[in-house]
Amino acid sequence: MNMMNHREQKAPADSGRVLEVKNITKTYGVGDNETKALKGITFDVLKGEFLGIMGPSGSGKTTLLNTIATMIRPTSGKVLLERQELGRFKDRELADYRGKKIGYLFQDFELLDNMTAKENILLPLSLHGITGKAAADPLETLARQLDIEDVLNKFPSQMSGGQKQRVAAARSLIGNPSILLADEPTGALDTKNSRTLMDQLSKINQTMGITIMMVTHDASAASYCSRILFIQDGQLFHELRRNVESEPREVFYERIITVLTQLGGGSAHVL
Ligand SMILES: Nc1ncnc2c1ncn2[C@@H]1O[C@H](COP(=O)(O)OP(=O)(O)OP(=O)(O)O)[C@@H](O)[C@H]1O
Repeated sequence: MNMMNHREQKAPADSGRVLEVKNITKTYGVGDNETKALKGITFDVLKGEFLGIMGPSGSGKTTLLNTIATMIRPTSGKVLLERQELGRFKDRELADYRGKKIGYLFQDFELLDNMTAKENILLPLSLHGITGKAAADPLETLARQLDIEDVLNKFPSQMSGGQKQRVAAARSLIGNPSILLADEPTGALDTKNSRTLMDQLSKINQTMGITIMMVTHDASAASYCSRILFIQDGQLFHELRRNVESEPREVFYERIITVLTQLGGGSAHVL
């Protein structure tokens, strides 16, 4: 069963496409060990969208996200970020481009233990030689938006899981990336901290216009999105769209659960 309506994937001709994913495939291994993780996936992401990626375990979600993050090279197909084809960059150029254009938020925070929250957040800027007011201003804004002003001088071992993830979110956003990629950002958080993080990311998406693409198993986290792509067995299976201004999150959540039931994956966490 494939519920995907291919006409739904097309972006309006005049829209600002941040990301274009064109027929990407990814095969791991060879012979008996071969796994076709992605079997030809095509979609666009528009500026300011909050896109969710859902699907059963092993369906290819992380492979898709990491291909876009340029951590994995696709077997075939193209990824364009702001109309630049990522596959054309040489390794060093690619690392530089990725550092400037892509923010990445991991499930398990990935903070450096020997640095304070502030030092962790500022690291992507200091690597590009950005210091002084140009660093202090976005730090202050993000610390306020993510409610981490009180922990800026603490080390990761002195912070709660929720605080660590909000610090990691600030670090992923400090360089004002073209797109924020998030892989199960609420996966290690309890319900209350998940909701806090999602409320904050959603506000940052709406007020700062940051484009977000988030892989999640959690229907509650996904209900903050403006669009969700469902993947099954390495292919697009279905798409849901939400008008964030007119459709309450609770109603969208029920629609997500209906698709997940058909897909046979995901978890219905407390809304
Ligand atoms: N490095 C790798 N080498 C070989 N096979 C891999 C590798 N990474 C992933 N796979 C396989 O590719 C398929 C897709 O994996 P992927 O991690 O993208 O799925 P996923 O949807 O993110 O799963 P989950 O929800 O469990 O994290 C799986 O069958 C997996 O076993």
